Amino acid sequence: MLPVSDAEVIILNLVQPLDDQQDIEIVDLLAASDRILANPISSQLDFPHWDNSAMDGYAVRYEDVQQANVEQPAILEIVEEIPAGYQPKTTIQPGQAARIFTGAVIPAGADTVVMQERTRREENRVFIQAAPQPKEFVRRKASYYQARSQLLPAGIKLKAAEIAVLAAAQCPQVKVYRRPRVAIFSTGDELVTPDIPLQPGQIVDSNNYALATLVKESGAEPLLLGIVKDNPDVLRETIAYAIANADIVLSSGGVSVGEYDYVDKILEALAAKIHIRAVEMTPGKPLTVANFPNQNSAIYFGLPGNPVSALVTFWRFVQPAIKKLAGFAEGWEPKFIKVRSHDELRTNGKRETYIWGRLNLVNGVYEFHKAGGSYSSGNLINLSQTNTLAVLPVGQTLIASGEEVQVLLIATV
Ligand SMILES: Nc1nc2c(c(=O)[nH]1)N[C@H]1C(S)=C(S)[C@@H](COP(=O)(O)OP(=O)(O)OC[C@H]3O[C@@H](n4cnc5c(N)ncnc54)[C@H](O)[C@@H]3O)O[C@H]1N2
Ligand code: MOO
Ligand SMILES: [Mg+2]
Repeated sequence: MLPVSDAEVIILNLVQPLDDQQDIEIVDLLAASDRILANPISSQLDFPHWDNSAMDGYAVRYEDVQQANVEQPAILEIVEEIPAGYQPKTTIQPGQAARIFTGAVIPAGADTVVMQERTRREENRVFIQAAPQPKEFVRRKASYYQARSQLLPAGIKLKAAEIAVLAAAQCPQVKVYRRPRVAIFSTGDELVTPDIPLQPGQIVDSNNYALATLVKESGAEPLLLGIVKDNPDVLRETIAYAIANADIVLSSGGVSVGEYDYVDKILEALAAKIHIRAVEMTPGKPLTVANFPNQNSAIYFGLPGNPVSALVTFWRFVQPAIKKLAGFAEGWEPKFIKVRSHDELRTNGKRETYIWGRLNLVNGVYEFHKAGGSYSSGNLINLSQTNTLAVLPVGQTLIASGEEVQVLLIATV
């Protein structure tokens, strides 16, 4: 069976990232949070735009104040007051200072700011009572960023800091990648929507709801195609529609070996190239991954129907694929971290095992706590309130309580 890491490589190689010319949208900066920047940004402005003061105090010539102390203060004449937003008019001459405020322009002639707590004021004279460092409290022009160099690279997610940088660089609108479109449907004669009273043998289709939520959380746009009966004709029509209208298609169910598991057969009939049929992991062994070389670049994920298996395979494989497709320049691979396991973790070691639970902060250290209740890929109940998957590699059967374990974060802790 295919190792998980090989499956990851195959999947990420199938992904063709969105095009930075065609697959873009222009959005207002305030609507750009969590979008992915499509072109690099530079600015004609230096940051800071001019030398300015980091403190409320006095702009001075360093050489005038370098010997100053409480007993022998340097006494300077105040020739101008410079609030923020004001262009100074005078050049500071020897023996002179300007009253200045945080963010205000340093006047010509001055090179240092003395914070006001180290001074005493008498009318238009200031007594400098301590020698500053040369150039102290001056935020130098272009010391943060030099005009016309790169300010932000393409392929990054816009969060608060980046949006602030774009605002400061006077970009009220930005070019971002369009959201990837992800078609989602569930297969199974037993499935009904949550509003329908259940007949014997029926269950509610929960996978569509979970997957739609995950797709939105991943920054993509879900195209919801509902429940499809285990009927090859309807399934074929749905799959054909989905691959023509989405970048990624997610179905759940119908990928195992049962008589009603039609997905792989229909994909073959639609001239798909099936790259993966099963992965050496649990939950999530029956996973179909295909593309359509004669048609377009859509990637088909036939996720297993069991609710936990569908979500674990999404987190492990689909989420990185969405990230790569969405235009991220790097960092789409899932990030594993090592933490201490509070609980003993056991498995048979035959496949890479994903155990769901929570990272809890205990005395400032994150600890993995296994979810309570029954561990079954059919049990979606104890998946709620989890945020982490502990990963035991093939061959490892035990992690003792207190030992280190690799985990994959699946939600913000
Ligand atoms: N003989 C074998 N049987 C099975 C194998 C195997 O290797 N040999 N693998 C098992 C594993 S592991 C999994 S996982 C499942 C995968 O099955 P399918 O992808 O074919 O999914 P279904 O058979 O359609 O359904 C499985 C299970 O999940 C429930 N389900 C399906 N869709 C939904 C939905 N949208 N919302 C909620 N629950 C859903 C369904 O009712 C079944 O209980 O195959 C094993 N069998
Ligand atoms: O792989 Mo299945 O997903 O173990 O239940
Ligand atoms: Mg089945």
